[in-house]
Amino acid sequence: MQAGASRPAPEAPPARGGRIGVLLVNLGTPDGTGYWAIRRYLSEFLSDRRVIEANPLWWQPLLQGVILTTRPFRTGAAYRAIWREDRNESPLRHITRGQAARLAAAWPQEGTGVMIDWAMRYGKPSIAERLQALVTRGCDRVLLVPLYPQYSATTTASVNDAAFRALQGMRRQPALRIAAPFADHPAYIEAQARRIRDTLDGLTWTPELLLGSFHGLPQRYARAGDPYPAECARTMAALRRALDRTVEDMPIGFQSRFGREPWLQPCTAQHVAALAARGVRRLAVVAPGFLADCVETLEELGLALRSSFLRAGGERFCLVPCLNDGPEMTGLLDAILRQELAGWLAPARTATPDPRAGTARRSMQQGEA
Ligand SMILES: C=CC1=C(C)c2cc3[nH]c(cc4nc(cc5[nH]c(cc1n2)c(C)c5CCC(=O)O)C(CCC(=O)O)=C4C)c(C)c3C=C
Ligand SMILES: [Fe+2]
Ligand SMILES: [Fe+2]
Repeated sequence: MQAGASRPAPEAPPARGGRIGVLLVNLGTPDGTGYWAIRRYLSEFLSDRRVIEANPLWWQPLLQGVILTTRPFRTGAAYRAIWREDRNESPLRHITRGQAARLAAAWPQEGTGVMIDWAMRYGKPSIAERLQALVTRGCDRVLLVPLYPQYSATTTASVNDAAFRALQGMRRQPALRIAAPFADHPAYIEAQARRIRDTLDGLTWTPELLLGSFHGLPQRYARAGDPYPAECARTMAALRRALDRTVEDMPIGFQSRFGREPWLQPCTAQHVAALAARGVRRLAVVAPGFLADCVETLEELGLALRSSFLRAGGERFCLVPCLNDGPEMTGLLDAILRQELAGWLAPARTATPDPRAGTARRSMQQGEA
């Protein structure tokens, strides 16, 4: 080329599509109920330093030795008790997929290019895999929605860490937003309150008490600043207001102690034993911290707690189902999306919270390449 002749500009990189991705993330779950599937899942979960705040020099030998040799038998039995063989996957994964599908069907997407996807913090599908899939499909903006109403470093922060680790490997990263926790968000409280009312209205008996049970945490984490217990208390206070109940007829409990150190109190199982000893005969339990039924709700509350209450003299027991993939959950996710996507969507898209308004669909579900 002669001096002075103008060079053609280097070809501009192809446009990325400018789409918005939404990634719903829940905790994670094993691929099966056999020893090795459970062991792999527990190993990943309990190696997360957000979950187990201990020096790996002593924790890893203990975990890989005694704990992962014995715990998978107990955990596997719990998963087997709730596993639906016809689905060949855990309830948590099945329901999370359904939540994403319902949201994609309800979200008014014509022209917005919003793609809804889902992932698991531990196990499959991983956050890294689904984030990459959204980017590959043209998403240059992604909203991450940890499916935990109450913030905890053990859950919410762990999801966020995994998302940022996935971004570390990308040359061209999408912009990332993280949905705020929603412990007393009106849409969440209204959805839970409606679920509770509908369930209790369907009973032929009236519970004397409605216990709200949350997953527990070592007290040490709360002392170090994890706001989780305060977030659970805010949820309970808002639910009591919505249901016109008191601390006495709607107490709180924490389930699922792991290890020897003290966990949050009161412990759900001990509290229920004390209620039965006190003469309570008709009990309902709700688990507002879980947005999808899982081994914690179906087995620990629905099977184990139920039978210990009945053995201790209780006569009636009801577990309120989680929001799962019902219309209340779709409405809640819709409200979260409208709030968190503000500024990324045209204002009209974020104004009217009507989850059933959508017709045209431009969403991506897993498997749709
Ligand atoms: C130190 C251990 C654990 C902490 C801290 C912890 C916090 C925590 N977990 C959830 C939600 C879920 N946990 C689930 C299962 C589960 N949790 C632990 C341990 C800790 N959790 C274990 C070992 C297990 C596996 C089952 C068992 O062996 O007992 C689940 C269910 C997943 C499923 O597939 O069904 C959920 C959901 C929260 C919200 C939380 C802290 C706030
Ligand atoms: Fe847990
Ligand atoms: Fe548990």
